[in-house]
Amino acid sequence: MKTGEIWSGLGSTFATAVFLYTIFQQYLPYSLRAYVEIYFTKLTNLFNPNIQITIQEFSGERLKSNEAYTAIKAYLMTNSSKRAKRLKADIGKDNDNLVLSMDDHEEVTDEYKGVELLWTSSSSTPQTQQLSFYPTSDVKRSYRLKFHKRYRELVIDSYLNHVLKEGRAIGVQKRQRKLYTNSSTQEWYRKSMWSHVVFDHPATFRTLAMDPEKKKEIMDDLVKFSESKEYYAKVGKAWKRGYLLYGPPGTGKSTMIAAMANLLNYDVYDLELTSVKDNTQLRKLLIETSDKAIIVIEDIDCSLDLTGQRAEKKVKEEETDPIKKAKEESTSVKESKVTLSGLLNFIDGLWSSCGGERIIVFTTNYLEKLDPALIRRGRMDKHIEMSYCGFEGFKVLAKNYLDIDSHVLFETMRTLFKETQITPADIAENLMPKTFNGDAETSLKSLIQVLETAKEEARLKAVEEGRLKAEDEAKLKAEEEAKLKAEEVKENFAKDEVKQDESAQLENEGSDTEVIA
Ligand SMILES: Nc1ncnc2c1ncn2[C@@H]1O[C@H](COP(=O)(O)OP(=O)(O)OP(=O)(O)O)[C@@H](O)[C@H]1O
Ligand SMILES: [Mg+2]
Repeated sequence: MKTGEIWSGLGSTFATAVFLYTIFQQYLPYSLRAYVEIYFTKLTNLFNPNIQITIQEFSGERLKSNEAYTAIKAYLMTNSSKRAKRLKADIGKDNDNLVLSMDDHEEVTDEYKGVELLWTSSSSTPQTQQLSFYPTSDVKRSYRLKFHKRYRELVIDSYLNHVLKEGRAIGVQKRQRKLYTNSSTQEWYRKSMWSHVVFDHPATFRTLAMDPEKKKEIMDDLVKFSESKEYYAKVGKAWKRGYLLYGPPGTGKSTMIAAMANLLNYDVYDLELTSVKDNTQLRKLLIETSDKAIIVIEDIDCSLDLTGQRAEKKVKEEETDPIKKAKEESTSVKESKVTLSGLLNFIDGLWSSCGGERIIVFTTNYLEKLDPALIRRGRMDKHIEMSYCGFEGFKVLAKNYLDIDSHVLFETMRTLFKETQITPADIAENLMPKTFNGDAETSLKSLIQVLETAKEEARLKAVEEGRLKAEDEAKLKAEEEAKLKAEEVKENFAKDEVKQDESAQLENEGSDTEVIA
């Protein structure tokens, strides 16, 4: 046969195939088409010696991220960067390197115990535009593993476990920690419950200003917790620990949370309770958190009326922080129905069913406002008071900000710290050099000034408070004296009245006798 004839034969076969396919797609009823497809697949399977396993990026109806997909992605990263031709680059751990992974619709082969396995990455965009208020435009990604059916047992019993184990280990190593925050419930249809950014907070326990002994105790507690998987399993307790951080604003509660995350290499979930509609959604949020997580509820006293009597929030006169004020006001506006018992279930109930280690941290400025049930030991295992800065704390800040361990002015400051109440945030602000060539001594002198002013203000405040107290006492005393006097007058008046009645009666009796006589 001539080449021209071959080509024309091929062309007409191709044209017929396209024609038949169009007829099949357009004119065959859907049910019939489905049947044809099923039987066609069965037919091809008869001749196809390969088995195929697909792992989707998301599983479940709520687009829950599939852990197996993440592990496989990490596993294939090392492999694909060596063998694949089309790669994707993403920013890696600590933001200082690029991590390569295989691009969509790319293939790589892997070898396991002498067997060759083929991995393909694919992605598809949903073609049917759903008629929905919140259209989903997410690309669906998946990995596909192909291997000869004679290796079925090897792959299912051993290779897949190997991939998961290796992938998880690589994932932990290359893990870019994340800071999650819960999306408002109205947005759950469009995006996942938690949105995240890379967690890159520089705070560590080394830079945290607090009593060194207390700091060591907290660090030991955290490390012990993270290494106690077997212990928790042995005693039959869920692997979780609750920390309550309390103290005045600017004493380092949020900074301590960042230091905890950096120490343990955990993700941080910053839970904004006021955007959670009800208890059910609170539970859903918890299920969606990963292992190795610190779940944080900041300013718990403002987030909810935990006594159960919600509604009208009095804007407290003493509350001057505008953010907290706004938070308090928004609570009543958004009508979140999360209750105290819902929150207790959030802490206790679900821990038991979640496998990995989790830490929950509450922060508050007003410990006394919290319901005792919420912070009892066992729920909040460790209560940590973050208080005003002492000399030891100051030394840490001086090292951080001025890079000095000692100075002649330190002795003056030691005495001043005993006499003043100043937050680490205020000290940090004053230690920051105000100009590029500002030296340590200038900063220290300006801080001494601030401390002396604070001391003087505290003295004046104490004097004023004493004066007000004395005034109140004098007022109270005067009121009591006036009251006693009034009672005395009343008593005398009553006595006079009795006397007058008696003399009138005697007079009456006298005149009656005269008449009779
Ligand atoms: N103990 C501390 N050690 C080091 N820096 C601190 C400490 N406390 C406060 N700071 C500094 O002050 C700033 C504010 O502190 P932070 O936000 O942690 O206070 P907070 O206790 O969470 O306050 P709030 O109750 O208002 O939330 C931090 O950015 C940090 O620079
Ligand atoms: Mg804070």
